[in-house]
Amino acid sequence: MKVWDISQTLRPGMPLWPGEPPLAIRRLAEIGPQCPVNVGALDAPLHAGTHADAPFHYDSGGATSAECALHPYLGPCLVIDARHARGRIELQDVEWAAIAGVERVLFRTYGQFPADRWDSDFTAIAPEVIAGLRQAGVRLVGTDAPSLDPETSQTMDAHREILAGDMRILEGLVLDDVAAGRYELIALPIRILEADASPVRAILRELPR
Ligand SMILES: Nc1ccccc1C(=O)C[C@H](N)C(=O)O
Ligand SMILES: [Zn+2]
Ligand SMILES: [Zn+2]
Repeated sequence: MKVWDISQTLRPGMPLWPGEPPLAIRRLAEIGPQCPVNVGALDAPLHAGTHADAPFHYDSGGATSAECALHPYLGPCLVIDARHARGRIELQDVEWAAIAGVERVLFRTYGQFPADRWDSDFTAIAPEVIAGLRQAGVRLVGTDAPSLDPETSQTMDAHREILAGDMRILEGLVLDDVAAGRYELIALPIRILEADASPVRAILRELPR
């Protein structure tokens, strides 16, 4: 069965949201005459790389990563090619007929994902699109951009629509090698106490035919 890894590699020096402290991997023990193992520690912002926002990120009373139910992150999904969208994915950028019966939608906005630089000019998603997806029965929205809302947003309109519909979010996906269409998504958040987001290992699998 074919599997697509749609995750970024967490690594020191990787592009992060402006102002976030750098990711570090510390070596706590190293194989040598006195030590049989290598052991490391990870220090990373919770929104580094490919991650799932928890509702607590945009709602102080919302569920944390440890509390989130997993079914939104697991099951059939539709990858939508939105490379033509400019600035924001708007209602007319989406082929709504294709969404019917789909619970998970992943948007591809990049021709080539900017793995080695931070892109402040990423393509956001209009709140009207999130509302339309919710009405169509979608439970999870994913994107290859680092956020649903523009980098400078203070109102977080798309996130607010997600909250209104109790939907879930994946950000920072890498969809370079993925054709538009239907797949099985597996992208489970880690159970982290009090976390507003969690890294995920996001993969797509061929749907059984
Ligand atoms: N680290 C931040 C600091 C300040 C404001 C936003 C962020 C984010 O990470 C945004 C994010 N990835 C999001 O969930 O939309
Ligand atoms: Zn995030
Ligand atoms: Zn977000």
